[in-house]
Amino acid sequence: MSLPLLTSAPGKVIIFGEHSAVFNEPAIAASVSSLRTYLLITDSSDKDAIELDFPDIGFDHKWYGGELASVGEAIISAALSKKNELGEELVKALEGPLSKLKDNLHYHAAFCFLYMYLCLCGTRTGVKFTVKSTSPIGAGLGSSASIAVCLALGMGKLQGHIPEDNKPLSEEALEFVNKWSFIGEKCMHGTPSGIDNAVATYGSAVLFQRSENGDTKFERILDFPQMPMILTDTRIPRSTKVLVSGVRDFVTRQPSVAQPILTSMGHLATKGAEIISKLDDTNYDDLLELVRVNHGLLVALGVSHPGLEVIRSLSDTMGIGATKLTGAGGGGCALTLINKKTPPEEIEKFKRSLEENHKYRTFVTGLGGLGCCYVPATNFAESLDNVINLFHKDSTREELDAMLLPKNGGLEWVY
Ligand SMILES: Nc1ncnc2c1ncn2[C@@H]1O[C@H](COP(=O)(O)OP(=O)(O)OP(=O)(O)O)[C@@H](O)[C@H]1O
Ligand SMILES: C[C@@](O)(CCO)CC(=O)[O-]
Ligand SMILES: [Mg+2]
Repeated sequence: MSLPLLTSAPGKVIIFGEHSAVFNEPAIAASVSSLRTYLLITDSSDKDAIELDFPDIGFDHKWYGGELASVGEAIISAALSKKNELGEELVKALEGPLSKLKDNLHYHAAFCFLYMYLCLCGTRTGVKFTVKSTSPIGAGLGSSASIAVCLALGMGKLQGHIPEDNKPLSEEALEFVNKWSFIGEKCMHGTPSGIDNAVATYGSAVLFQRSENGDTKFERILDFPQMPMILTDTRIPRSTKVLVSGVRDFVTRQPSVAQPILTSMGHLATKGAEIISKLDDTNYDDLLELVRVNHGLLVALGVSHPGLEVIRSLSDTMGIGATKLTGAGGGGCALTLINKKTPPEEIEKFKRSLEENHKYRTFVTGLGGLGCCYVPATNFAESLDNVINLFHKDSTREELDAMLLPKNGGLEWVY
């Protein structure tokens, strides 16, 4: 594929079933198409280097062929032969090239990148990968899955695993992206269910379930109903990997207590899918009730946070709707489903209180919409300098949206 190449993937909210999804219970996630991650692949000025530039997390790094020489063909083909887990030899071989990275964000982003790159592009050098997100990072809106999807699509196109044409993405191409972004998620947080990368790949919404053997299946919900919802980012940092591992530890220590909670979450997600499939004024309050119950079960699993309870308590006190954490919890984001007939001024008062008294950030956004997509070199050759500049300065979300947001910005995205 000729360079430069742009790829993008949306963030997501989990409506019902986070954490229980890891234990093979059904879950529902919807893409947030206006909060996205963007990847720009260009030729590197250093032809012997594989270059990363992740300005959102203050990380840029170069690896040279020599540093990766220990990763031989046999190690890569062993990794490629794995179905649902990482190749142990490749994981071990990457310890050296990653050993200098002490920052957790940097380490996990680089591990995900290098693992996928070596499997999909070998030790090809002279390329540079730059990533920018308008989605908050590490906040429960699927930023790790979004970057993994951007990388899977970009590397797939770069190396010809996905046809190097300018055509819409085939089902095979989407399956490739979903599979390899799932591998990327495993690098970033150990034991993902696969729901985040599925919804970032396909967009719209998914009713998802993982099987005992690690396979995943999902039904796409194409006409996901728009619901009056506020997303609130507590800006409290947390790590999905740590939270998911904490729940696994609880389930291992207290199976008779934890398993009924997970099972109830699964029933709740199934019930929620039924309601969403025929959502109207007669069953909307049933959905609010499921949001309230799901949050209570997540509190029981130990993945809420006092900062999230501030949002839940305020929405309860003001009686404007039901709040649940979304994503792995422990901080990050919550969603508040608004009661019908809530006066707009009450919604503004709710948002203002969170922003002014707690310095939270609120988003009012539609759900569903475009999944992963790309812009081939021919579609942005004349605006390349502007795009490169956008990726290399402290661009605001508005500046990125103005030029890059699919169906809104100035570029012709293929999907
Ligand atoms: N724009 C970005 N630039 C570089 N790294 C990123 C970017 N976005 C996400 N990441 C990587 O993803 C990691 C965050 O993943 P994590 O799973 O903890 O949070 P999340 O995906 O936002 O939340 P959740 O998994 O609950 O939806 C970061 O540590 C970083 O390694
Ligand atoms: C917490 C979790 O259920 C969702 C994170 O967005 C983890 C996963 O399913 O991979
Ligand atoms: Mg994640």
